[in-house]
Amino acid sequence: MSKNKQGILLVNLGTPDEPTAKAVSKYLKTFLSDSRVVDLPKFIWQPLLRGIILPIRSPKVAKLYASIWLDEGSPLYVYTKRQAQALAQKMPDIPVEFAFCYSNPTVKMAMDSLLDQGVNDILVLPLYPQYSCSTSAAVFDAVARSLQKRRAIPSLRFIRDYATFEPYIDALILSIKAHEMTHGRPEKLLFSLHGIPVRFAKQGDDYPIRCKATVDAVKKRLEEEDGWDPEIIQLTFQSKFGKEPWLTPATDASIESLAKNGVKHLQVICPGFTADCLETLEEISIGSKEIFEEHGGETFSYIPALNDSSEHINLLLELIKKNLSANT
Ligand SMILES: C=CC1=C(C)c2cc3[nH]c(cc4nc(cc5[nH]c(cc1n2)c(C)c5CCC(=O)O)C(CCC(=O)O)=C4C)c(C)c3C=C
Ligand SMILES: [Fe+2]
Ligand SMILES: [Fe+2]
Repeated sequence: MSKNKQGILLVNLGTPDEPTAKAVSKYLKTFLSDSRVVDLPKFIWQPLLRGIILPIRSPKVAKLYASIWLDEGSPLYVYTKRQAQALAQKMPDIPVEFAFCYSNPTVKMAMDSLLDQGVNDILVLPLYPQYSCSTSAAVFDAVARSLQKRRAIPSLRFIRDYATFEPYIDALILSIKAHEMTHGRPEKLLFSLHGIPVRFAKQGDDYPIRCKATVDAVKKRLEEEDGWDPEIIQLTFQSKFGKEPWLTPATDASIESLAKNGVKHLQVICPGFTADCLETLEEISIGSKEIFEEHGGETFSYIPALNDSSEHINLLLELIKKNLSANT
């Protein structure tokens, strides 16, 4: 038996290579062809996806990406790369690679690179604090696929979820408090998490339970430690896609109703996103602000994702250490 050599694989969703309709179409095609994400029968879904959805959606979404694009690339790519680099610096003896389920670098590319470096024991960390079949399980599938042609596969460990991991809750609380120092305490603070179809939850995806667990843990601590009124904090779900019912309450409808009911100062945090991306920078920071102001709200701010902050890197390090040492 060869000596144990550990490696880390960080995986996030994916993002287009460029903010162009062509690149967005390529990325969305890969993403929305995964049956973990859209589980309609292929013969119905593929013609709809290729014939209608991609041609209509790609140019629109490309413009939105262009509005948030950074010099170094898509925000999701930039922050995920920085997270991997920062972790590698903290753990010089352990190879760290990052990958995306639906774009470059792919899980297969990152896996090949780890194996080329002699790694035979891999800790997979999907960058989703709350488990969902549409995200974490899709990472699991991609990892399995990446090893399909190998005669020898490495030992594998998989972090399913870290919704209530204490250092994660600590980091969220720190970011809320730091924001409060400059923006004040809001009348309402929405915890906006990405939605999923209600059907997925009914079929056993515990994602809504894990989202509530994160929100409850933060709420309890803010109440106990800083005297926050727990009524200030509300859980909502964003980014509905498609016609069937998704988790409610919806972020956009909740914001409209809060503004109409006289709430003047609103803040939104998106704790399910480990890096800022289209769904936070465009949909929330720009879109939600517009909805709030349109309906009478006055002061809106978005609390940034943990991104490559030292608090985030330290919490990921704690999570990795806990999972590495538990099994060696
Ligand atoms: C953080 C957790 C996420 C869950 C759960 C999730 C489920 C889910 N998403 C879609 C459809 C789309 N999501 C899109 C973008 C997107 N989604 C997540 C994360 C989760 N998705 C991220 C991090 C991103 C941003 C990527 C970026 O490049 O910035 C998109 C593409 C953008 C758009 O066209 O609006 C779609 C589509 C479904 C159907 C789903 C669960 C079934
Ligand atoms: Fe999504
Ligand atoms: Fe969206």
